[in-house]
Amino acid sequence: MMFSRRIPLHRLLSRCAVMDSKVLREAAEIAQLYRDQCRFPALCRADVGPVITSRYGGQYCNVYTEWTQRDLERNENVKFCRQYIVFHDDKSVVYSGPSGNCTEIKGELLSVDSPSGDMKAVLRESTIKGEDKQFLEIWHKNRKLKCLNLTTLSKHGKVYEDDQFGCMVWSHSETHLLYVAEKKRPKTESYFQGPETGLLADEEETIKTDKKEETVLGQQFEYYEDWGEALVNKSSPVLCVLDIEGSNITVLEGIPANISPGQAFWAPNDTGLVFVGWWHEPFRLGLKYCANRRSSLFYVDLASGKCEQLSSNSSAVCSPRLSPDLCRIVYMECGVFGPHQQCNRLCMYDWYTKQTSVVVDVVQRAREDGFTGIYSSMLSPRCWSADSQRVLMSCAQRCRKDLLVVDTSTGEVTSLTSQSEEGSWNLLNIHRDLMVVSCSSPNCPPDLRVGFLPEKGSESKMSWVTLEETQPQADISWQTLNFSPPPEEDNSQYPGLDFNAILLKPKEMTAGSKLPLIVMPHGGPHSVLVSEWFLSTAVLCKMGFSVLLVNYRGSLGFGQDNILSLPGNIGTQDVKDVQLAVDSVLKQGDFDKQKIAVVGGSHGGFLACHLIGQYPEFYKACVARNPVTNLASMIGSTDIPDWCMVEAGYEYNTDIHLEPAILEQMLNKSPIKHVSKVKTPVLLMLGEDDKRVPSKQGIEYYRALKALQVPVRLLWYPGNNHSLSKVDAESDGFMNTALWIIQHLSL
Ligand SMILES: CSCC[C@H](NC=O)C(=O)N[C@@H](C)C(=O)O
Repeated sequence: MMFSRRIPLHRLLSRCAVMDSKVLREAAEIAQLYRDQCRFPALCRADVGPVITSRYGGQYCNVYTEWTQRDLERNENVKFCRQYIVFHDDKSVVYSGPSGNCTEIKGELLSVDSPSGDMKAVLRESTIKGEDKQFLEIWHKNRKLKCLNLTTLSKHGKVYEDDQFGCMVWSHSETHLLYVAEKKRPKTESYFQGPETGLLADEEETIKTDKKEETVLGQQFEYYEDWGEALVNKSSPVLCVLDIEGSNITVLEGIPANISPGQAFWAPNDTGLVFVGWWHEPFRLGLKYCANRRSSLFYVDLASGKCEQLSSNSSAVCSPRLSPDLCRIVYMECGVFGPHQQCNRLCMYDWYTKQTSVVVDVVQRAREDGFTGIYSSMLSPRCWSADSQRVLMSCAQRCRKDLLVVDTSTGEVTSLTSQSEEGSWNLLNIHRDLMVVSCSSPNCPPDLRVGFLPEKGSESKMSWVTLEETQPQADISWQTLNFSPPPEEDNSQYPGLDFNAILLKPKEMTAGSKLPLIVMPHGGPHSVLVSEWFLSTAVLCKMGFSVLLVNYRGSLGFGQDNILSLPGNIGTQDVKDVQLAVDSVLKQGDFDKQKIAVVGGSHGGFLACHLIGQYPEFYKACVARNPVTNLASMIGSTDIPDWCMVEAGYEYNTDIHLEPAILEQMLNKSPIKHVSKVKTPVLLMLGEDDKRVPSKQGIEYYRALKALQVPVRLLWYPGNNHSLSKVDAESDGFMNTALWIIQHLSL
């Protein structure tokens, strides 16, 4: 074997020990691979149109889909739509195919078809002479019927387009449209902007009187609380109703002053509105990824203005969905405070008897049939079977997202997909029992399928028709690995829990070579990595890395006990679980123990920093995105201070008084506690606008590493929040992660 003289000695030695597996190292080639894999779009919406009977008696409907795709050249996530025609008989698809090409969607913030399919409402943002304006358009068949300039009308602030509060819903009669917007704020001026002195007294008085109604003085710098990460500038939502005929907008009154409404829809017969209301007193806390905020289902009657609370006073609720027969509402419910995401209860409110029942309760431990509980953070826009008896949802069951059918009369849960070979399933919509789903796995980008919900009892006969094929990546293999902690790592309060991980490997390995391994624990910590398509892991695997995605104890999808086992034990139980998974995988013998890196974001970044502190010789490179590094210094600045208390093992109250002992505990559980032992080079990636884990967390760790002379590099992303998900930040973060690992694993 001939070696070039320029290869340093340590690299020669490591090459002699084990034959290097081939890893792509050239930045230009990696970028090309990333660009190629970016060309697989993801589905974000599907609607099933009305049934049309052709002149020959055949029945068909239109399926409208929306997709997103990263456009690296334009540096934006583009959204486009494509429609399909589906001919069917009562319970099966007879023929289907696309009914046109893709069309990019620009400027649309929200859009929704009317129930009959005849009309469409669009909320559009447009910049006119440098100013952002919002327009509400009503389309009828082939023409734009109305276009209201909401900004000029000034009945309210910006319309909410987010998943948390946002909605745009036609009344059953198709005469009114409901949406959520920011409450109108008074116009403000400084005390010194008014008319100059020197005016005649009565002139001054006239100006004052004219301005009295609309302008308030001295409130320009008023602080408005917002709902935290990714919901900035969203403070006081109001329900708004547009009367289409008269072009009249009404901002609803009658909602209690301490409640913020969202996720609204029309009650049966359009008598009023049903909505989720979040308590915002004594102050607002971050809502993104936090299903545990006190909230309830409400009904406001349009005639009397009376507002009624429909669900419990001491829970957190989301995703209310009205049955097709307009008789019942299902919604998800969980506890307030505690872990941010938990196992949900599926509840049902009967509109006529006003009775609430629990259809599926919290599951503490996996049941005999394998059902582990409901973890969906949001139900699809429609989720009921046509006969209003069953509810459909996609839901993590361990590390796989399955399609579950819940019988609302018995509470029985059946999986439509647990026997399938594919990785994970996403329910996009269901209408008249025609389901639109997307399926993907770590080596297969999302496809698009339709299928009719089988009769109750025949769920195993489910058959799918693919509307849009995808391109499986034959060079990636993956498997699920299960782990049981050894007795000394068992949780005495929650004994006998297990966890799992997904391992991706390049399919072709050079004989005798060893693979470098990238360990990726997820964030949360109460979230889960399911066996679905991830751009970054697919590219890393195609470059020649193996990737281990660890669902340590505390993850969603394994039962409520699994979740509850972690608070109070972060920094130990989760760290040891990840290390156990890595050690077990290394025993397979395919991996180079000298070439292991750890990558994580948020709580995953917390774990990455802990692992390099607690196992200083083990990891040769570390990448942390917006990591939690010190709970004690974060509690005063994050949008979710309750997270710090709960995960450190304490109860949270809004009037909490921090004791030195609590802060000490928080510090002890934080990665900064172990920083003096760190040897691993660290790449930090921070979002300037992160409200969840403020960038000062990363900077604190950066300074500590600099002082210790540990190699560290910091990438700073302006205009990015906790997710670093803008196209340029995400792609730059990926490239720098890959190159950092290549450099420090000496590949
Ligand atoms: C106080 S920050 C807690 C960590 C954060 N949890 C919830 O937002 C987290 O880990 N987020 C994950 C989901 C992530 O951003 O990947």
